[in-house]
Amino acid sequence: MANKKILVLHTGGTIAMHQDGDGDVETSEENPLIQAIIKIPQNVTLQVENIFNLPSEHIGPKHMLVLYQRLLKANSEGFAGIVVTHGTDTLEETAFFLDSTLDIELPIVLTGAMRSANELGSDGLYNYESAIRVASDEQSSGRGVLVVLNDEIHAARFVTKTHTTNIATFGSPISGVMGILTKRQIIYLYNLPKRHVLPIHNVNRNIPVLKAYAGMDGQLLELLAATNIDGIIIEALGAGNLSREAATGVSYLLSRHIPVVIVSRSFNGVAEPVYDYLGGGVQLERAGAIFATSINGQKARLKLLIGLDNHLIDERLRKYLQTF
Ligand SMILES: NC(=O)C[C@H](N)C(=O)O
Repeated sequence: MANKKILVLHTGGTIAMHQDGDGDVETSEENPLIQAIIKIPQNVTLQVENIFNLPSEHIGPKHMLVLYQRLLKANSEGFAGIVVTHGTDTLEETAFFLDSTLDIELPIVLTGAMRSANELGSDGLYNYESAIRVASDEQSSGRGVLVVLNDEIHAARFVTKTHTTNIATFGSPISGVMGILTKRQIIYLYNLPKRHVLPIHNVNRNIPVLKAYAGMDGQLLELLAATNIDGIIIEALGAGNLSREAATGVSYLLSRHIPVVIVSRSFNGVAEPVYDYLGGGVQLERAGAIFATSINGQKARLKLLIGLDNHLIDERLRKYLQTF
């Protein structure tokens, strides 16, 4: 059996933490995964790098860019797969960023934990082992970035954190789970359509995400237009609708050539123009807002960042954001 080398990049998160005597969870100086005894497939060896040791709330696009650059390099270093350990709070964003920018066939697997190393029922080591299994399995190649926790494999494109504390927190509401791990097998349930990948060089853009609500007025949108924003994501109502006042605010932003991207604040489903009245999706789109069809607000923000860094504007930007 040929030897398979897996690159492991630790970035921090609960998987690298422990609880103190009061039960408060804190960062460990030494990542508990480093000394842990784990069962890895027979022909697999690990090359481990501690790239960061951060809670994932401290991770932003600048850190994602560092990971992106390391993974681009790793692609020509003879690895059979890559595992990234990460805090779960922003794990879906790092996974989506890498999935949208890396044109790499190698399996890239992100994992994390909901319970730290010394908590009862800690899930870190188990998820770490599972991620190594998935990353060293040939079936995992060419599937884009994968997220593995709790015996499930999710596609970065659709996965989201659904629960504050439950270990079964990751779900893919639109597509469903992409694969499962059993004691002896890794079973993929479907293939996704090909991803649209663009490179990234610069992440210094200011793109806030705003959530719509009943009675939203346009004031905040107009105030934002006076700041240095490069675009805005609005988590709109239902299939992508807003109050009349918010719709007027959107027109104001668009008149100042600020891209406005609409997603839904609903947890599941696809945002698309349906209603033709003031604030309805049809009129928002007619005014120039862009519907980012199948992704949530935090992912749309990264996608707009990547699109703008690739100098996409107008129709090309719209097409890119609408690509499934
Ligand atoms: N479960 C976790 O990893 C949550 C933690 N706050 C983090 O994202 O770093």
